[in-house]
Amino acid sequence: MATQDELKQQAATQAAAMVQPDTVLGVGTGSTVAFFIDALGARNRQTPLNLQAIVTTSNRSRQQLEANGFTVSELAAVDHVDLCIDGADRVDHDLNGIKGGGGALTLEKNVAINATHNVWIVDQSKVVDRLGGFPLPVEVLPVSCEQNFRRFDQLALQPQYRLNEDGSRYVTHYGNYIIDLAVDPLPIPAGLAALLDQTVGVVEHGLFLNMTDEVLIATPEKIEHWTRQ
Ligand SMILES: O=C(CO)[C@H](O)[C@H](O)COP(=O)(O)O
Repeated sequence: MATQDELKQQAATQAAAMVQPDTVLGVGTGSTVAFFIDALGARNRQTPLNLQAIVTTSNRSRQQLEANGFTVSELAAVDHVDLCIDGADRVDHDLNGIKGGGGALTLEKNVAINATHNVWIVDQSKVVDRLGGFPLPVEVLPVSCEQNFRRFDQLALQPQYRLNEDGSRYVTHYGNYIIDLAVDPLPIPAGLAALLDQTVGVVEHGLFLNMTDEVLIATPEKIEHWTRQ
């Protein structure tokens, strides 16, 4: 029986084969994406892909891409992204997901929304009938974080500040905090997404609805390939 890491690697390797030469590539964050970056690096060393540009969503992925010989650009420096490959924390059968377990949700959503084609790579443990079972990250501005924390509490969303191992508050790439919400399961994802979108002081949230075009799901038997209808 394949381990979870072997399943992640299988999905990642298949995604690396989807990258077309001479294109602009977006690369996400996480352990599954880490397998993707290594697979892409190996492919590129064998036959150079001559990518126009690569943008990524975290310093971690940037360092790994650079270690694999790629030059990484800022999102603002490219005029389009052809394909974005990213992981996900949960995905439902409508190809909606929760992302941001690694705290990179704001840049992940910005790259995804600007990509012509989005592909998520996951192992079967990420698939759910209804979104939930994973803390929903909400990136908030420090200036109004306490007010928003109380608002989420009043809405019974069980807010928790994300913390570092030493107990200090986790600070995002953009100097903000993350409040994780307990949604298990989430009855109306679009309703909560709309509420968060309209909340002043919320920078971004981890509900990625109608955003991905394809999901590669590694199971012990095969890699399932879901596409948006
Ligand atoms: O959204 C993300 C990071 O913010 C990741 O894509 C998500 O957490 C999946 O990670 P992994 O592949 O390690 O399970």
